[in-house]
Amino acid sequence: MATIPILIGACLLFMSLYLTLLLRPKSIKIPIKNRHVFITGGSSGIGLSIAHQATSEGARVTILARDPNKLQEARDSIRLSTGVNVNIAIADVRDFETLKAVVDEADPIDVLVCNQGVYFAGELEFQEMENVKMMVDVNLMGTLNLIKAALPKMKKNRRTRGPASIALMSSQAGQCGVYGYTTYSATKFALRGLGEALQMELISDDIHVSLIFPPDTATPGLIEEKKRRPRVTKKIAACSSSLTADEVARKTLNGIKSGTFLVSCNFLGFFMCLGAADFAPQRSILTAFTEIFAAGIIRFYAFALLWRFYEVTSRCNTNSSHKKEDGMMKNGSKLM
Ligand SMILES: NC(=O)C1=CN([C@@H]2O[C@H](COP(=O)(O)OP(=O)(O)OC[C@H]3O[C@@H](n4cnc5c(N)ncnc54)[C@H](OP(=O)(O)O)[C@@H]3O)[C@@H](O)[C@H]2O)C=CC1
Ligand SMILES: CCCCCCCCCCCCCCCC(=O)[C@@H](N)CO
Repeated sequence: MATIPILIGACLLFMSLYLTLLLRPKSIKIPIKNRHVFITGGSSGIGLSIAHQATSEGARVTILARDPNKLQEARDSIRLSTGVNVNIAIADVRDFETLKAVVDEADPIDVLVCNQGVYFAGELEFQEMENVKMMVDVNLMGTLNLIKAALPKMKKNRRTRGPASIALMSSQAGQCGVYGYTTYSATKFALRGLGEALQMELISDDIHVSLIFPPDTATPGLIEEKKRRPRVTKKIAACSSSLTADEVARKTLNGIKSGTFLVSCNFLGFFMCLGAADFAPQRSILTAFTEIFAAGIIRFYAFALLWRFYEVTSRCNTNSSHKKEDGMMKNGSKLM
């Protein structure tokens, strides 16, 4: 009778040995101290918290955004809490030429945090095309522009400068399509494909990609967005516990330092990453193991959540005029 546990044990041992040989890329540590960390959207919310924490860990930090006044305020607040001055870069990520000039002028980057992002909630049917375009241009095209602008100098002498990182700020709405985030979810899902392909392209240059998936996070941007959220979106987003910008910044920096590809930020997020691992690179044998065994159960749980999301949708939008009223009221006006 003792043969069954022995067989199971042998199987698990074989699997871990196999995974040890199989897992790519190999595990890595990416230091932050004394390195140049370049954070877009670093003048507000999550980006500002990352800038604070990276500075207090001894990184040389540059923050990039459009509004020079907000950047100056951010710089002052970081100096006040850490005694250190961060560098400021002014550019719109949609403008490749300016972005390229700004990045070329800065010191070579070791850790690039592509965090800039805009979000307007609302059904596609009622959303201004201007806002749809803005989300695609800033969240997706802006990130492509940024990586394209930064790569040549990031790659230069990389072997002597140690491993580098590119972190992409996605969202839990980039793992699960959410009512009211048609465009936003599309831009954030796109970063996943971008990240998977980019990691393959850059692994031989010792550049490591991390994707961050925060839930609702208390930031100035979120306060504005919440004013116009459809009721259904509010209810679905409330399923995942919200965080502070400092908490998300901590998860982001830890994810970068450990070279983790899928970085979750809260309890539910951890299970979302396990359940949606697909073709994400995995460096940790323990997590790889958990992914293999948790996938089925998580899918089962996802069905229960989906049932709830569809229940909420049909309760809130019992007839299309109801939905339209809500949608027109919240999204009919120009937002930016
Ligand atoms: N807060 C949340 O609930 C969540 C946020 N996220 C993601 O985290 C990231 C940060 O969000 P959050 O901190 O809330 O955002 P905020 O709105 O608080 O800050 C956005 C930052 O991005 C900058 N920015 C916006 N547009 C551009 C642009 N075109 N070019 C350069 N910089 C730009 C802003 O500065 P300026 O306007 O001066 O350019 C600002 O510094 C986003 O990618 C967002 O999608 C993900 C999940 C949850
Ligand atoms: C195990 C399987 C679990 C599946 C869980 C699904 C939970 C869905 C929660 C979606 C939350 C969306 C937050 C968006 C945050 C964001 O980016 C916005 N703040 C921007 O406005």
